[in-house]
Amino acid sequence: MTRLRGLYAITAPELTPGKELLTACAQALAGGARLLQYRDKQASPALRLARARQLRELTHAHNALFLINDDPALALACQADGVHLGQGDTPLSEAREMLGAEAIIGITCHASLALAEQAMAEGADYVAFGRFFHSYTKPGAPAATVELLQQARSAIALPRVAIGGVNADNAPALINAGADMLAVVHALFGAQDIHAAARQLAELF
Ligand SMILES: Cc1ncc(COP(=O)(O)OP(=O)(O)O)c(N)n1
Ligand SMILES: Cc1nc(C(=O)O)sc1CCOP(=O)(O)O
Ligand SMILES: [Mg+2]
Repeated sequence: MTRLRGLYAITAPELTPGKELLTACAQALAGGARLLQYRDKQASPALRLARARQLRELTHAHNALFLINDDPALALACQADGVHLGQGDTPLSEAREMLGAEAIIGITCHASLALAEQAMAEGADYVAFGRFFHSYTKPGAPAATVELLQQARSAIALPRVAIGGVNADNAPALINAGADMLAVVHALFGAQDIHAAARQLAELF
């Protein structure tokens, strides 16, 4: 089974304050999330490092991949499997230099096949398209269409992530259109029962 497939849980510390973050992530992983991204725009560097180290241990225990959002130095410090970079973040070449050939580096490509082709040429491990639906977490993210995902299936020979407003109702259309991974924040960490929400999404793969 390829490593880059399945439910990709992205943390939202504002939805799971304090110690709840670890519990919430454990529930998402137990429910079947295969990747976890630590995304935290608010905590101090020291707290981010402490949380990242705890999540690294947790993902090991669940045999899941662990990525850090935005910050290759943090990924290196906590021995994450890789990093997710946006178009305004550290350049891919610099992150690769820091993390090495084995690291997983994912790149945000919004709704652009040209950005995805560029990411592929520069050695990305996966590309992310979005936002497909209304997103509580990032309402202003540029919009993408399911048709774009269908085009990417033939044009982009890398695993493809779909992100933005993904939930159990709209997820099947994204998988049918060629999404290898579904990246989810609110429909997972905002759910009453995180374990059940993860299981419902993970079972779609
Ligand atoms: C899997 C995945 N896809 C896209 C993003 C968005 O990254 P970016 O554009 O850098 O935006 P921020 O997450 O930094 O707000 C992501 N984090 N993960
Ligand atoms: C972090 C992020 N990036 C997006 C993009 O389109 O690039 S959408 C998004 C938020 C995803 O959260 P939710 O599942 O709650 O919509
Ligand atoms: Mg970013």
